[in-house]
Amino acid sequence: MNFLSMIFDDVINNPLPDDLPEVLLPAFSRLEPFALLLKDLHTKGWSIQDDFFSDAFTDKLMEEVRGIQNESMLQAGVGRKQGHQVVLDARRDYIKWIDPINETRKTFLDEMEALRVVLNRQFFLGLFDFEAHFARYEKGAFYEKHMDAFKGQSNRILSTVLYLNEDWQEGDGGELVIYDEQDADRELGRFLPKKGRLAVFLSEDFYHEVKVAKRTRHSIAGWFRVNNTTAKTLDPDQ
Ligand SMILES: O=C(O)CCC(=O)C(=O)O
Ligand SMILES: [Fe+2]
Repeated sequence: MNFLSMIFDDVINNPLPDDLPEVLLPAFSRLEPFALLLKDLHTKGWSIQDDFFSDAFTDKLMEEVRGIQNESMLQAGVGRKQGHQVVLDARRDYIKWIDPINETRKTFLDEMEALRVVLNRQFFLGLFDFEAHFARYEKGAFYEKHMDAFKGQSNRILSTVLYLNEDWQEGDGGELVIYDEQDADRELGRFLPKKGRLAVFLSEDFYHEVKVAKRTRHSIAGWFRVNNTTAKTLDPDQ
């Protein structure tokens, strides 16, 4: 039983009205992946959807990340800003946080914002914001099995990964592996980082890993977060 299905058992018995997502998300070209995403999140806590964004838009995002040199990206470390350290045995990608500095990046953030609103309406998650970065895995790079958030220690609720790679083949490696929330040794599936594919999963529930990429692999990893700000501590971003 995942978090969503435990709390919102009744949603499953009330199928989505067909017109709801289109009304709320005019920019998402197709209804099907969107409706399936909501259904999967409710029943399983994770989902993989192809063609979530149009090819044309995904191409634009790819152009953005392609234009960024490794030198102006961060070599990703494990952990947040405090105690940030680069642990090369665990992770070897380059990242660049996404700000709305141009039309393409702004549109992406706006779309995910629209998704946040729908997720809150559908699941009452109280998601407060969305943060995301481009990621580049050069040939040989990987990210060992990990969890994006630990219960009660993070404000990351839902993880998202949008893949940008044209013509990614079986032999190119770089699969996302998702593990069973009950049995972290059991694989639920392996997914190639194909252009337009979106992976979404509950950040505190699913171990996952990125297998060694045999060619350069580009993606956008993002997190819907709750706001844990209290009177004593200001919630740090990123
Ligand atoms: O790129 C992927 O498939 C997953 C990346 C990931 O797990 C992360 O950035 O936390
Ligand atoms: Fe992750």
